[in-house]
This record gives sequence, structure tokens and C-alpha cells, in this order.
Amino acid sequence: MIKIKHININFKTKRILSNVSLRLFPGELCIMIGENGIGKTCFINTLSNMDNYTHQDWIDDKQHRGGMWWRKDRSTVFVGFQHPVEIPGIIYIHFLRLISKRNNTGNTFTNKLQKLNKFMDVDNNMLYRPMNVGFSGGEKRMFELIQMIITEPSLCFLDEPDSGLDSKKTTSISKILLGFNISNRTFLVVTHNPKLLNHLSPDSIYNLINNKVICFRKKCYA
Ligand SMILES: Nc1ncnc2c1ncn2[C@@H]1O[C@H](COP(=O)(O)OP(=O)(O)OP(=O)(O)O)[C@@H](O)[C@H]1O
Repeated sequence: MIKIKHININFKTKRILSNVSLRLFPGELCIMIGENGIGKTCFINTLSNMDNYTHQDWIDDKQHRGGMWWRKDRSTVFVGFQHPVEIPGIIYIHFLRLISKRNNTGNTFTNKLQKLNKFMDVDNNMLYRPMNVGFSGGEKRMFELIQMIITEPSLCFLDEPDSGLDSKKTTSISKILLGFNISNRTFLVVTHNPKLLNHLSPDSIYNLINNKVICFRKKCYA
């Protein structure tokens, strides 16, 4: 379990989130909602240590007491960005092979590519293009999920994985996430989309209001 207690997030002198506490259980599928600019992306970036926001935190976990283990052990964490960057010069399949090797889960790269075909309909030619260059918004989104499947993380932060997607693709994304949400894999998914919320039927919903987090939890965890 990941427990985040009383974390404050500031950008320079601006307070973005105050005194946020949150618990993520193994296998839990959580959705985070909240109005534009409230701090959802900052929150994910802070947890994944992507940005130099200042924060005070106290994070605990039974197996990794005292350590922010996901910051040290990057292989267990995946962050799906709201705005994936274009990287000319890096061919997507080379990048995927690299992250597959780095996160050695015993599954070969070929096995993972086969798994990909099971989860989603990928145009193989796109794998040989430079990363995200000229990709449509929807294609960038789908390729973020391809990275997730190849990485096989235990903790997934997804920032608006459905933004800009048509209705059919939004349904596909829900299916991919549900298919990938096995018992020990935890998801925190940011969305504004009620359709995704409905499809995923999450275990909990975190609503950011007035710089605070309000949690609605469906299941009672021991
Ligand atoms: N680098 C930065 N410089 C200045 N302000 C920033 C920076 N990064 C974040 N902020 C501010 O922090 C606040 C929270 O931004 P954040 O992107 O986390 O919002 P969000 O809840 O994800 O919004 P949305 O739903 O629109 O994506 C915003 O007011 C934003 O302008």
C-alpha cells in the first residue's frame, strides 16, 4: 500500500495543493477528477518526481518503510503524460525495446509485442516512425499505453489518457486499462470524461476541490 500524508505542493511561491493525503492499495483502480488548473498534473508529477515542485511529504509503505520506493525503483512506475513530447531521431520500436530490456520482467520483447496485439490494434508501421513525430493526438495517447504495456509497471499514473480521443477509442482505452489492471497493479487515472469513469467503474474516486482531496471509496480494504 502507498500512503501519502499531508503533502503540500507549491510552484515557486504559489501554493497549488495543501495537506493532501491519499492511499493507494495494490490492484486498486483510482480516478482523480477536478476542475482545470486545480493541480492534478502537478500532483502526479510530484509523486513521480518529474518536476522540481517543492513539497513536504511523509510517505509510507509496509514493504518499503521509510523510502519513497517508486522514486528509487523507476522500473515499477509508469507515467502516461497529458502532452507526450515528440522526439525526432528516436525510432519508437527502438525506444520500446530499450524500456523493455530495462524493466526486465522475464517476458521477452517479442512476447510483449504479441500481448500488444491482443490488447490493441496497432499499425506496425507506426512503430518504425520517430517517437510521436507527426502522430495525431489520439495516436500519441495510444502509444503512451503501448509504452505502459511494454513497461509492465506495478504503479501507473495516467494523466488524461482519453483526452482528444473519439468515442470508440475511449472504449478501447477502458478495455485496455481493465485488462491490464491485475491484482497487484495500481492505477491513478486523471480524467474529465464521465464516459471513462463509467466504463472503468473505479474502486475509488479522488476529487480535488479547493486544493483539498475528497475521496469516495467503493471497497473497504483491510
Ligand atoms: N511550470 C509552471 N509555471 C507556472 N505555473 C505552473 C507551472 N506548472 C503548473 N503551474 C500551475 O499550477 C496549477 C495546476 O496545474 P495542473 O497542470 O496541475 O492542473 P490540472 O488540474 O492538471 O489542470 P487540467 O485539468 O487543465 O489539465 C495551474 O494553475 C498551473 O498554471
